[in-house]
Amino acid sequence: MTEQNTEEKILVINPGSTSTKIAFFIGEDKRWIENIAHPADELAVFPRVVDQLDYRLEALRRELQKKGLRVEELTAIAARGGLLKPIPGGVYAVDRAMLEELREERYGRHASNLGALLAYELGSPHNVPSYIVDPICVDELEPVARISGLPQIQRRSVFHALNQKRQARRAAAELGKKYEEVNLIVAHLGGGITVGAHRRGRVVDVSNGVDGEGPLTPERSGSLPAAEVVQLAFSDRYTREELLRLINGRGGFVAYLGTNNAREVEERAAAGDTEADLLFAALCYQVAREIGACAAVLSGQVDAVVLTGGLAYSRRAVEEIRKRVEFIAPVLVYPGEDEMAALAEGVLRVLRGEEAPRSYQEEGVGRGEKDKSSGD
Ligand SMILES: Nc1ncnc2c1ncn2[C@@H]1O[C@H](COP(=O)(O)OP(=O)(O)O)[C@@H](O)[C@H]1O
Ligand SMILES: CCCC(=O)OP(=O)(O)O
Repeated sequence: MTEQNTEEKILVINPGSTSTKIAFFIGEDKRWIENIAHPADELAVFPRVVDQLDYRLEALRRELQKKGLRVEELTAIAARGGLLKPIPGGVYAVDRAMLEELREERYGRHASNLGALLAYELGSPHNVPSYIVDPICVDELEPVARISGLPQIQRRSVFHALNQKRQARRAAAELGKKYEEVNLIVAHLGGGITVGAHRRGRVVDVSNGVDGEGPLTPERSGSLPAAEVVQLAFSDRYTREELLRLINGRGGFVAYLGTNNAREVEERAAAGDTEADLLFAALCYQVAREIGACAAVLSGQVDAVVLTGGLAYSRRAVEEIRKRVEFIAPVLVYPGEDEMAALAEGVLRVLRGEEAPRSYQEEGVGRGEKDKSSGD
């Protein structure tokens, strides 16, 4: 066993679409967490997500000053990683190639793209190293999973890698095994939903959470009949941006019911709203169907099905999914997510020599396509 240094001081930065969460850890101990809100009218002036960098940086610096935390005291900064070239899971040192690609939004637009940029701007003047951990572009797909059905379109892996891998490690530990020794199906059920087939530590297939795949979600359409989408695209009813926004941001519950709050939908259903009831049931049905698909990917050799994310707090959602999938494997429920702890833990593994940091620049040639347009 390596002797553990409990004095590592880690700042965690997790940018979301309307806020930037920051937390300070000493070792595994979370000393504080803050949610810096970014009101919609303040964000509205920035044409692209990356244009928010200086604005968010200033807000972050103000918060650190309030907390009396000086950057030069830090051992490292851990940031949520965004849309980059497809790379295996792990902890990546922030490097020049990564920063350049994020600045030009080369692989798409998502708030998490700001994580590495913010960390670098804060840390580099003080020689504090920055890392990203299991970014949303983690891609461990097998070749067969990349095929879409049209050579012009390649499937790519974009999912809640950070939370899925953390909860998968937790499930493996509960089963008395290592992550690399088990097969798991993990469903992250939040504002976005992704369902992944984890084969011995690698996510060999997953429903892409931003390009319109998988189940409908509180605010995303999930997969749609392609020919109907083409009809909509050429109907003159929507601009390109509006249509992309329908798929990612204004789809799912938002499109049918005008809210992305699943708790509210569940309450409306319980109060007799039949449309809310049908939509809630449809979300659970589609998640179960995706879990079934992952069971086939894993040839039925599944040690557990894991339900996580905000919707895993809902008893109705858990029971509706469970009744359809418990024939596959035991269902483990880990509601919510703790991305801040997952980020800190990843960087601690590297600082303690338990895991080697990966180099983004040296990671193989990107297999993804350029200029993927996602919502944010
Ligand atoms: N107890 C609950 N019952 C039903 N839905 C819930 C509950 N708690 C959170 N949710 C829903 O989970 C979704 C948010 O998921 P979460 O993983 O917290 O966020 P995000 O994906 O935005 O990071 C929201 O639709 C929210 O209403
Ligand atoms: C599926 C990729 C990551 C993502 O969409 O995260 P959020 O659901 O938190 O926006």
